[in-house]
Amino acid sequence: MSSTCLVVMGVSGAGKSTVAQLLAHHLQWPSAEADDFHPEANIDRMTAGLPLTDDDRMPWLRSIRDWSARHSADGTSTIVTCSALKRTYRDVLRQSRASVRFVHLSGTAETIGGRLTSRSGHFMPSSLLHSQFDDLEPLEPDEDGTTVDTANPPEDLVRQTLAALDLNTCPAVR
Ligand SMILES: Nc1ncnc2c1ncn2[C@@H]1O[C@H](COP(=O)(O)OP(=O)(O)OP(=O)(O)O)[C@@H](O)[C@H]1O
Ligand SMILES: O=C(O)[C@H](O)[C@@H](O)[C@H](O)[C@H](O)CO
Repeated sequence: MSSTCLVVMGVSGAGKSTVAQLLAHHLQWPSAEADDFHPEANIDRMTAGLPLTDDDRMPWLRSIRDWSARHSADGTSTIVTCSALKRTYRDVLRQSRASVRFVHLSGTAETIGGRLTSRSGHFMPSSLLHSQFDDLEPLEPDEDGTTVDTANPPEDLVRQTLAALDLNTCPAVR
């Protein structure tokens, strides 16, 4: 049975959790937050204002990949938020047995920075946003996915994503 893993990607504060929650509701697919897969050391590092390195991120990406692969084993499609900033990171996620597709929530540092500054109760400091943009490698034409402008309201982003990825016809969509 074929299954999909839809990865909602983008820099910190791009709106991944907000949009993924709505997508999961529409598609009725199990969802996960990439932040829940970070080892404590990664959270401590970011809380201290230090960007993660490739070495910090690789085991984390593999555990997200394994989560989607486990669901895929019985044909269950999934949604996961994950910054997935670099193509090599997306390559790790694509090693899942699911068909891995991406929606990139793209936006300017001004828009996203403003949201981070007014967000409270989250470990990620807004001072790390510039390092997230430094690492960001947008989806390339040969990667399965779509890019939407996060300046739009979340419900519009969901509609655009479902249409662009042809998921409106998915039997689970209500
Ligand atoms: N499309 C949107 N329009 C306006 N505000 C938004 C939109 N999407 C998210 N927000 C707000 O921006 C803030 C960041 O959103 P959210 O936590 O979903 O981002 P995130 O990408 O999951 O962040 P992180 O990677 O740091 O966990 C929240 O306060 C959220 O309410
Ligand atoms: O790749 C990364 O640097 C991390 O995934 C970060 O993006 C954070 O985990 C997240 O954005 C904080 O909420």
